[in-house]
Amino acid sequence: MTQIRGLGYLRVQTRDIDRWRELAVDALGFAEGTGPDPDGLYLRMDERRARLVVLPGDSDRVLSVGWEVRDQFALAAVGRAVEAYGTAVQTLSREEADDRGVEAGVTFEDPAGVPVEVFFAPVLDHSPVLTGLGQRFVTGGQGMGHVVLPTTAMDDTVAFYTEVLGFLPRGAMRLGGRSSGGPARRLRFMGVNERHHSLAVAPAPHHSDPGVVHLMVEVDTLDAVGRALDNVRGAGFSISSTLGRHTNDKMVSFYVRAPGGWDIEYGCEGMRVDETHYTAEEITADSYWGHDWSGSEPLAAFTSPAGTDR
Ligand SMILES: Cc1ccc(O)c(O)c1CC[C@@H]1C(=O)CC[C@]2(C)C(=O)CC[C@@H]12
Ligand SMILES: [Fe+2]
Repeated sequence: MTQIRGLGYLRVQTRDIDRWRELAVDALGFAEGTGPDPDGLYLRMDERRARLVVLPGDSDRVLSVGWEVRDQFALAAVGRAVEAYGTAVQTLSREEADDRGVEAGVTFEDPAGVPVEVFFAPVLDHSPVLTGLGQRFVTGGQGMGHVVLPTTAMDDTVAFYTEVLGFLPRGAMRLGGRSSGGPARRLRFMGVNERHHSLAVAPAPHHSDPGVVHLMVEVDTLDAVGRALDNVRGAGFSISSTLGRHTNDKMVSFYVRAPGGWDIEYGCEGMRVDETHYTAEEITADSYWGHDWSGSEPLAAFTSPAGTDR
């Protein structure tokens, strides 16, 4: 049984914090909070102090993916499981925990080299969450949303999240058709709560920044998704995928390219999984309609450094 309750937070660094603010606050309607770094962007979605933290840096990359557990006992159990697997686990220092607004946490690398943090007891900010589109973000028991991570070690990464951290398989999608030869490559979805997937992992030919494919956040109305889409287009952001409805989590979403070469997926109407009846399925199309990726700027992890891939 998994100890992980949901995606808690995502911390990234960027060379262009001003453009990030234009995207997240002005266009997507995240509420801006404050945090320890006066130059950082602390984005609120709910009563948490911050869910998405964007810090100034000299490159664009993921700093940590934060997974939430119930309490100190669950945190200790996760730490033991990861160490038993042979992965070094470090406890967040007092200062690091304060920085993240959590009581305590641990950190380790997943097999793809992504910095993972597991924490409990986030610090709340009880002031009203003044979102820019009047929307509510769907969080609570479903966590912050989902992340898709690229990995050059697909089997190890899936084994780590499922067998060590206890994520539940929530289906897959074959990539590249049958022509590629060798074993089928699949995008694999995993969940820890009613949200269909809190994590997906995608096979990538090589390791590179930013180390994340996309972050999905869910809002409560289609109108908010539509307004966000108008806003990002008006502000000159690149639309990686048009609006569409996914076949697995039933979400209606679009994808916008964030500074740093990864996407924010912004959607609504995601389904809720009832584990009493759920079985993992393989989808054969990413969407019922829409989700035209043809205008997408390439992601570094899926193109060779020489630009010779596909
Ligand atoms: C297939 C799917 C279902 C639900 C999701 O939330 C979701 O993000 C996806 C995958 C979207 C996926 C992607 O993010 C990177 C580029 C991908 C692999 C494609 O080329 C098609 C599907 C795309
Ligand atoms: Fe997604």
